[in-house]
Amino acid sequence: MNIQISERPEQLVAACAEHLISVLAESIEARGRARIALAGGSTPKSLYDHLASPALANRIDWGRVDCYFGDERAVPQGHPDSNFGMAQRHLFVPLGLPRDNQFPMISAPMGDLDAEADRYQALLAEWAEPEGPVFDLMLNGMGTDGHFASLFPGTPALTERDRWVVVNPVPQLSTQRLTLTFPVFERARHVCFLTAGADKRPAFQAIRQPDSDLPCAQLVRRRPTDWFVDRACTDTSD
Ligand SMILES: O=C1O[C@H](COP(=O)(O)O)[C@@H](O)[C@H](O)[C@H]1O
Repeated sequence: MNIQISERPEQLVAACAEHLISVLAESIEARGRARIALAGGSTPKSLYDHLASPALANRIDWGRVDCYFGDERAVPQGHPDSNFGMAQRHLFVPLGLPRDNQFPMISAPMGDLDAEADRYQALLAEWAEPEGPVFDLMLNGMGTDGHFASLFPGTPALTERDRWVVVNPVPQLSTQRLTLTFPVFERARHVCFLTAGADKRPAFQAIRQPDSDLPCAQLVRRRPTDWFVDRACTDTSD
């Protein structure tokens, strides 16, 4: 677990953006294209705004970046809660990212959730290795309950080993979500987390305990992860 602590929100976003640009540039250099799985929620908005700003937008050839999603809410693309909708407003439209480079989990119009999961699984299978898809970078947030993507504590998707995309019932939110599964996060070339705020501090402490079974803790024990966190999220011993 590689942790980079920033004192101020702008520094946090800048540090994560530099990491993302460097990983994507390296992937384009090595393989001609890069594949990223984006996160939703509130935290990445300012990261997306920063990446699309005139100062950074031309640092990489976004025409060679394919943007997928790590999870999605069970809402149409135009809904305010849609992870795709947020990325579209804050990253894709400002960058002028070609539609062919955008891979939303929910189609327009929205289909049945199981069918959407099957469609996304098939989309990944178009370029996956036999053992599964290998993303160059998977960007995540961490919820106050230690979830990432839509892998929430105690939910069935946590133990999924066969499928790469599932519909995950989330009883604590009285909803269902689409999410990529652990095998995909385990195989990615790079996995990073952008986490900010004092409300995330208890979870950030908890996931570093050796006996924690929170979803983020499970991933951290299985593979290297890069964490971009602010001072408010860390404790004084960090
Ligand atoms: O529900 C979600 O939450 C996580 C964490 O979001 P944050 O705004 O608290 O950082 C996010 O990564 C995920 O994509 C989203 O659907």
